[in-house]
This record gives sequence, structure tokens and C-alpha cells, in this order.
Amino acid sequence: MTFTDELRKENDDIYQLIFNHPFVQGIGKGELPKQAVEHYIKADFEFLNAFVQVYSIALSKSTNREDMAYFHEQIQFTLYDEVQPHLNFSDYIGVRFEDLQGHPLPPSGDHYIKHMLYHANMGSLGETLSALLPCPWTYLEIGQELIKKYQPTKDHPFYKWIHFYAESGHETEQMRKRLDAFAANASTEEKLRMKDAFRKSCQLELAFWEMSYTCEEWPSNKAVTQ
Ligand SMILES: Cc1ncc(C[n+]2csc(CCO)c2C)c(N)n1
Repeated sequence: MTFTDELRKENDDIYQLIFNHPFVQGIGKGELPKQAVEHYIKADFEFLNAFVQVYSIALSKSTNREDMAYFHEQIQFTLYDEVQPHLNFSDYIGVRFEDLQGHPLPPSGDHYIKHMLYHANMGSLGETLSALLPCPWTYLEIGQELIKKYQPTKDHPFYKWIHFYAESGHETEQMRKRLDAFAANASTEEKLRMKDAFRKSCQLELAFWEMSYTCEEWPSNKAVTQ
């Protein structure tokens, strides 16, 4: 069993909680509260900006051209290709994508990006990839699970979103290959840090869906004073 096979197995409990989350199931059913979708897009736009910054830190730590080219390619994917699923969601709620940008991240999203930035700044490249891997991997499996369960046709409101991620296997494969190579040379202590970073990212993926579904906000006295 490879290191990333082990990670997947040890975190299956969280993967199942993600697949069964009402937001994720709502994507499959083609029915979601518009406010929740709006909350998600606003947060995810900012989340992807942070993701690009983390990739840039990883790129700056790369010591060979193959890794540099890989991180460069992933930055392009995140900046340009991942706009497609966001446009699918913004069409659904009838709001221009440009109007959903520049909003501060709610607590769970903020926690998630700071977790990734922590590992990128304080840890090895292997540790950084461990914190990043649940992003493409959980989304790939969400897409695949939703196709299996709902078999969406072209008239499904989230057909593009589901197919985009179900067909993003290349991103996960590439990242797994790199992480397995780093793990092969890592000490026991480093591997424990990698496992901790991976599990927390799985948990924060789940928290991100919950944050969107409940329209989570920072605590304030706004509701009392209005
Ligand atoms: C909260 C959240 N988690 C994961 C993704 C999916 N995702 C983020 S970056 C990336 C590309 C990896 O190279 C993928 C597939 C998302 N959009 N939002």
C-alpha cells in the first residue's frame, strides 16, 4: 500500500461525512438553497486565491524543473479552469460571478487557508502537499459519487460542476505521485506531520461545506443592533 493509499484509508470516515453532507447531496439532486450557493462561491473564490499563494510558496521551494513545471501548471488550472464550476453555480443563482468576489472568508474558510499557509511556510514540500491533497481528491470523488448515484443528464443544473470534478483525476494522480515520492524519503516524525496535515484538511473540507450550507459568519452584534 502506498503512503497516499494509507491516507485515504485512514480518513474514510471523513470522506463519507463529506459525500453525505446536505450541500454535496444537494448538488447531486440539483436542488440547493440559493443563499448557500452564494455563500459558497464568495468563500471559494477567496479560497482559490489562497490556494494559488500556497502553490507559489511550494514552487519557490522546488529544486527541479519538473516540480516547478508541475506547480506552474496547477496554478494555471486553479486560476483559469476552476472558473467553470464557479460559473455553473453563479448561473444557478442568477448573480454575476464578478459580484461575488472580494468578500472576506468566514471563520471555517479562514481557518482552512491558514492551515495550508502554515504548512507551506513552516513545513517541508511533502507536508505542504499533504495539506493540499484533500482539495483535489475529495472533489474528484464527490464528482464520481454523484455521477454513480444520480446519473445527471445535460439538463441537470449542476451537470458541468459534477463532470468538471469527476474528470479531474489527473490533478489528484499527479499530486499523489509527488507526495508518495516525498514520503518515501521522509522520517517517521515527518510522516506523522504529513498525516496530521492531511486529516485536518479533510476535516476542514467538511467544515467548508457546513460553513456554506449554514451561511456561517464571524460572530458580531449586528443582528442585535439592527
Ligand atoms: C474548498 C475547496 N476545496 C477544494 C476545491 C477543489 N480544488 C481546489 S484547488 C484544486 C486544483 C488542485 O490542483 C481543486 C480541484 C475547491 N474548489 N474548493
